[in-house]
Amino acid sequence: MMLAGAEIDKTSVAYTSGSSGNVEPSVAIPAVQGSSKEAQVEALAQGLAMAPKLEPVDIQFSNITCTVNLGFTKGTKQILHGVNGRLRPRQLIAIMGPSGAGKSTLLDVLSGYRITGVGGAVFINGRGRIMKRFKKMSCYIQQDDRLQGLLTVGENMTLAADLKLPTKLDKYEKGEVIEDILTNLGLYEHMNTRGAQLSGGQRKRLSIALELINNPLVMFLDEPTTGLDSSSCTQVVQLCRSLAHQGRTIVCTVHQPSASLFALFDQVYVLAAGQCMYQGTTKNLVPYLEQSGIPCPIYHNPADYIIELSCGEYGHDKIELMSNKSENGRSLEWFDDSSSILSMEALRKKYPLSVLRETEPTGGDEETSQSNQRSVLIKRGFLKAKRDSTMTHLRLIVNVLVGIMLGSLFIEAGNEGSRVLENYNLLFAILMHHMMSPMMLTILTFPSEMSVLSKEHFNRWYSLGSYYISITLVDLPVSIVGCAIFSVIVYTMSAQPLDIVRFAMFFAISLYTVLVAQSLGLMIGAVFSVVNGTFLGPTISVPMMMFAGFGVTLRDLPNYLYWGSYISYLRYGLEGFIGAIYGLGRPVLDCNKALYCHYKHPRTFLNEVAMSPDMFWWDVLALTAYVFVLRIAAFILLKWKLNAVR
Ligand SMILES: Nc1ncnc2c1ncn2[C@@H]1O[C@H](COP(=O)(O)OP(=O)(O)OP(=O)(O)O)[C@@H](O)[C@H]1O
Repeated sequence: MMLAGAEIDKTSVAYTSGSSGNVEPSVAIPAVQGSSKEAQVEALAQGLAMAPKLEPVDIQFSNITCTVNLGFTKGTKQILHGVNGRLRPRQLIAIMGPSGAGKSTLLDVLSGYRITGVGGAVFINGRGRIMKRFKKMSCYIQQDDRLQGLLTVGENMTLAADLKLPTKLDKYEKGEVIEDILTNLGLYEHMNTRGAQLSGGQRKRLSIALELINNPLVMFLDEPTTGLDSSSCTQVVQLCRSLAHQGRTIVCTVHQPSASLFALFDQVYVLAAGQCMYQGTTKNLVPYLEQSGIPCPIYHNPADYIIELSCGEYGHDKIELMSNKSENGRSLEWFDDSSSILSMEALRKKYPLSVLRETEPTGGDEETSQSNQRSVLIKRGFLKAKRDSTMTHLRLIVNVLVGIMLGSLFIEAGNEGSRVLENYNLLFAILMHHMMSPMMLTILTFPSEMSVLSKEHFNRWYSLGSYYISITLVDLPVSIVGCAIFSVIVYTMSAQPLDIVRFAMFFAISLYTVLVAQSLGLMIGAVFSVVNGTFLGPTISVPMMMFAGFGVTLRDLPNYLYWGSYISYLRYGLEGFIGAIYGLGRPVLDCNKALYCHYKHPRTFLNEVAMSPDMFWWDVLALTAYVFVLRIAAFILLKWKLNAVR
């Protein structure tokens, strides 16, 4: 398939992973000549080479209700009031209605995204919907384009193909699928453009392209035209129309389409205040209004008129009237061939159970194995880290600068008997650094990942477990390198004992503290927004510091607060540091800078701060347990959060 009016030299495009981990086309992307918008729209109408192979899907929904909880004392609110409807195959269907009518909610329910507070039934080809099977044949593209902005169009597509197409396909076969989709969606010439640099219309088309990779039979799109100019709107709707006519059922919510855009839809479903106003073909809307006694004024866009009616601009009795006339979506009268629309029984006969065998979900929820998901996600993670070089460099630079700063402030404090308390302060300051930077970084960055995760996970790109393992592994090298650089700088500048075992102990405690802080950040970031997390993170850190045994020693902690020292991971960190620096039978310290050194004998100091140097392995054990417990807790919270938003 070639873009109309465009000349593309289609030397075979194969997608390879470069040695740097970049996912790049193995041939240069040729320039497109004469690619006008009209030509692209025309091209979009021609359809993909990859038409669905399975039987089209006829969806019926009956008595759908949706109730949300407004909070403790505010009770509940019903958004959808027992609506019914029929979404016919090979049709582009618009769900229309005024703002707040419940369009997105209905789409959420029909796609299976919303599960809480939902009543009623959805039937697929005459049989009750089995969610696992339905998710395999459908996709949901939400209003905000949840794309990987750091990756190019080609990379986004290649990674999606690696996650969604069978692993037995080689890169050339996957490349063919990608090429077909991108060419048809007018994105071929933007192959090397990063997601963040695409225009609104292109972003929307890329969102559709990504979901088209595994060729779904049913597509739900929430407001695909919002924020686009009229030409881009037409492109997107024209594209949906051609995809629908290839054998897919495509349902979009739209706000207030222009007359020409409205005419591109085959079927319309109008909602007002959670009730159905009209269901039928686009061209039957005008006769429907006429027969209802509320004819559309001449030269008035019928789409605008029915929205005005649904808003109650012509009286609330009209809403009642239309809801009754459409039987809240039960009436099929306004479909073109209403008499030939198959009943549920007829549909079951047409699609006998044996046909369903082909769509029988096997194995896990996702298309590829867990190990493939992990390796693709790890590749994507490293690619993103490389692209987001500012963040990666910033993390390393911060470690270098803070290391130099602390090293200069406490220069050569480590081997001097008169500066033991200073050195103690340094060890605590190091813990603060290892606690705050990774925790705050995770709290600030993770919530922005959530929307992409939610979309990709819902559309079965990968399991949450694979995602979680991949983000843990991808972050580890930068954390280790940053922590190692910091440790070397601060350890040598502050003249701690030059002993490889002590340094290894010091580094191990530092890294563990970083990992615990990161896990805590992940727990907070998974559940709370950036604003709430930014408040909560430092607030939780205060008791951690209070009970670390610094300032108020563990000996002086009141009995009724002693439990706090067991839950403060900084206590284990500080005790571990003390063990590394002053344990292992450290000999008497130099006393060159003062006449009297009170802490010349490390034992005196250890006694005074009430810390035992022999606890090092217990401290390591406690920090290991902390990392595991917090990581598992963060995973459970993440899973809960993904379901709670539904
Ligand atoms: N989780 C929720 N809690 C409380 N109210 C909700 C919730 N979700 C939706 N609503 C309310 O339900 C109504 C319908 O919302 P919905 O987003 O489905 O409307 P819409 O027709 O898609 O509107 P728009 O076109 O403006 O996006 C709105 O009044 C909205 O405030």
